[in-house]
Amino acid sequence: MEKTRKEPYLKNAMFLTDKGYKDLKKAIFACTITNFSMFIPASIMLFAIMEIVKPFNNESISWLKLWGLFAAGIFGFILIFICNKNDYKKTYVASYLESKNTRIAIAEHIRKLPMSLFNSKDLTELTTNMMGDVETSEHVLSHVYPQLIANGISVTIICIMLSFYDWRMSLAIFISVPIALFIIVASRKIQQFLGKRHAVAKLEASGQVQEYIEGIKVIKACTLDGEKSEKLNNALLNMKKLAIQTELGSGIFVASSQMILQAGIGLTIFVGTTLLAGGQIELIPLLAFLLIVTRIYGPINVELQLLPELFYHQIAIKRMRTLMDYVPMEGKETPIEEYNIEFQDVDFSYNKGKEKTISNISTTIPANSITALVGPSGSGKSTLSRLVARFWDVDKGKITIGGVDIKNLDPEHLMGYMSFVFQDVVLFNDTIYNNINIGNMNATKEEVIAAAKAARCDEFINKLPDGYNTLLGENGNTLSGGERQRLSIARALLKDAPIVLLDEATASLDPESEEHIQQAIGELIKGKTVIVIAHKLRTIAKADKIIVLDKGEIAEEGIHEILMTKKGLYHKLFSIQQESMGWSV
Ligand SMILES: Nc1ncnc2c1ncn2[C@@H]1O[C@H](COP(=O)(O)OP(=O)(O)OP(=O)(O)O)[C@@H](O)[C@H]1O
Repeated sequence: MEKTRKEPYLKNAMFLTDKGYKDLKKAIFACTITNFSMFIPASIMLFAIMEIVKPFNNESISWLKLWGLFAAGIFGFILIFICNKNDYKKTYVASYLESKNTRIAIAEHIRKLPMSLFNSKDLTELTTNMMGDVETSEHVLSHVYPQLIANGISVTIICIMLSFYDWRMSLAIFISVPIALFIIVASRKIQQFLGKRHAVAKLEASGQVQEYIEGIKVIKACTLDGEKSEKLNNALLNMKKLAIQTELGSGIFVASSQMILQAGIGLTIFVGTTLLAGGQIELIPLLAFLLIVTRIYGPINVELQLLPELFYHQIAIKRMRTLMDYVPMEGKETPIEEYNIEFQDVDFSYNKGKEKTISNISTTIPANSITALVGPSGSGKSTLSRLVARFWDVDKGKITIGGVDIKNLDPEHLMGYMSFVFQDVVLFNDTIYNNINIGNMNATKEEVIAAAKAARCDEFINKLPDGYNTLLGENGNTLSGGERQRLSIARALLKDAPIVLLDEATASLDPESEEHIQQAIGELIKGKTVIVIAHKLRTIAKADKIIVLDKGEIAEEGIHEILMTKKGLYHKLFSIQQESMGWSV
């Protein structure tokens, strides 16, 4: 979906896809036809009245004509039904299709954005973009824009046609329309101001609701009910207050404009009866004008009510545009032949221009071997390992895999070469089978089960009521920490990527779980290029290479035995752990 600014005004203003814009034009046409079809009953009725009043002029009624009008009426109703059906399809169905396409486009776009975006935007904001803002567009596209433009077109055409017949009556009918519209348009700034405040309050309230629900366990455990409930209550109260203010603000202007519009009926009757009294118009044309007034004022009234939604819609569009304007990470799908990873003079900072998180790193992670990253908490181990996967791009220097600069690689292509086993395992609300299958969607059932067995998951899965078909619930909350981690290892095993990133895989587990996981990891890393972050230094004492980080820089590197003889930071960290845990290597 391309959404640039040098596009037709309406397409750009409404943030539409090409298909959405085409559908909108069709919807406007369909609505205009429907508007005109609505005049059929009124016209038939007028002709029927003209026929029925003939005896008053000493003329006889033509029953044939009346039956003809009756038949035309039935035909007219069928035509209205067809027009309405077409109108419905072109507006409602098309707008739902457009919102689905926009949501997919936003999701696709987000997927390609650097992780830094998720530092600056919280999840509530992104959910609001994808659900709330698109829903606002959907509503405006189905209920406001086509009708508004179609009504504008039909009212203008009718106004011109009536002017040819009697410009004074035409003026009386239509003079109030631009004045009523002007009141709404002039209030745009105020309504947008109120709408923006309401949108911010809604976002804040959604954030509070999400935090409350997600943190319910901690809130209960720490008896924070009072404090957190108060924050939530305040956010909800504020949202209610601003919703009322926004409605009131828009209500005042809408009601005033509707009053002005209604005054048009009085004006038409006044001008009509004056002209009738002066013999300048006949009764039947006057009745026709009055019928037209009632027919066209109805939809205009509704439009006046809906117009403020266009102003709020602009706020939603601005937010979606800001999101879509974030530049995605790009690159080519260059094949990687070898898996040695080189860091060349790499600097990186989460907050540009502030203190560096990673500084001046130059080192090699040899292919088909295990390299451990160690160092005190906050020294940059996780950051360095995630830079290899292009979660973020380096600020200076470069990282190459098999000689290819990863900045030139398409992020998704690069991910294809990597498996991750992170401490914070993410499981989807799906079956166990599908959660493993995510690692490789092309895998056969046998391969999925083989991966589960190799990751030592098979035993606990078979104890579950539905085995592999057991539903995990939100983020697999029904499983233990060790089981969740083994599932993520099974997923990684199934992916069978040549590079494996292991982060803190056995940090907080009991000895039995740890044993299971160590066995599973043993399967996973066979013949792979492995980067492992482990706080339990004993587990990585046999690594092929150990890189010791301190404050984002390399303090020392080598193998365990050499580092121990150097009596540097590694020796210090190792000795502290050995003492506190009573190990021997
Ligand atoms: N997403 C982020 N945004 C901003 N700063 C971050 C982010 N992630 C980490 N940091 C900061 O970067 C520094 C390095 O963090 P990192 O997680 O890489 O260290 P670590 O050595 O893996 O720590 P630990 O062993 O405690 O997990 C820390 O000061 C941390 O606060």
